[in-house]
Amino acid sequence: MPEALTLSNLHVYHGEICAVRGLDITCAEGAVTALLGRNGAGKSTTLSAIAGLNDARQGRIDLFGTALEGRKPEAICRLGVGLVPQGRRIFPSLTVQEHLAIAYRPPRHKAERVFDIASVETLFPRLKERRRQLAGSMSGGEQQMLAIARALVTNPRVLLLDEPAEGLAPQIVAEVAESIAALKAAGLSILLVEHNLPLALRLADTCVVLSSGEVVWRGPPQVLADDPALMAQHLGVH
Ligand SMILES: Nc1ncnc2c1ncn2[C@@H]1O[C@H](COP(=O)(O)OP(=O)(O)OP(=O)(O)O)[C@@H](O)[C@H]1O
Repeated sequence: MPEALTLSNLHVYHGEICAVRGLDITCAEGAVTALLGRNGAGKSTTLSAIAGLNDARQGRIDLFGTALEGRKPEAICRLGVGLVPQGRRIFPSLTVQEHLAIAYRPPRHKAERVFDIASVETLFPRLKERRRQLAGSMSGGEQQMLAIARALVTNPRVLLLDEPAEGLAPQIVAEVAESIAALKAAGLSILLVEHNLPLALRLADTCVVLSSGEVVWRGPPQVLADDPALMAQHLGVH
């Protein structure tokens, strides 16, 4: 499979703190790559750097061969990176429809699939029912669906998902997981950060485990799931 996203020797700092040190990660086109690790391992910092919200101090970020590092977040979004941030970051006083209309961008690349308001409403029927509802009055699960839909209507070539299951009831986690599986089946390239390991292992084609800003393991989800010592050491699972 061709490479959708490549991080090469990526270093990212918060002030003087080096949060990501020398990452080399490749995300294959059409695959789900799960970025795993304990709290503070550097997962969100990595996604923020790809989206241009944190500057890469050193290294390269390539989207289908186009260098992203040093570009502004809007430019990175236009080039085809969609971020679903941790905590959703929806606007409470805007309706569902307003979120989607503001975010919508037709694809600028030759797209196999086009996400518009109608297609994300098909993916998330609850959003269709709540078109005119203020986002602040929706449940956490509905807000998460909106955050994913908002990123999708920018027609990304790579979708970055930062803890999409965080704080959601099991039934809603199952619905969100189904939607992510549908996006994967549609061929979207996804980089997924998720603490819910059963979910991440089920969706992922490949896993990358971070510790203190460095890659400590990479490989297929089944190999990780079958290695309790590895899970305990780097993911705190016993
Ligand atoms: N805005 C910030 N200012 C200073 N340090 C930060 C900031 N954001 C993150 N850090 C530090 O950078 C390191 C990596 O944090 P990051 O949020 O990327 O980890 P994470 O793996 O996403 O953790 P979590 O699973 O808890 O979300 C941590 O040591 C964290 O304290």
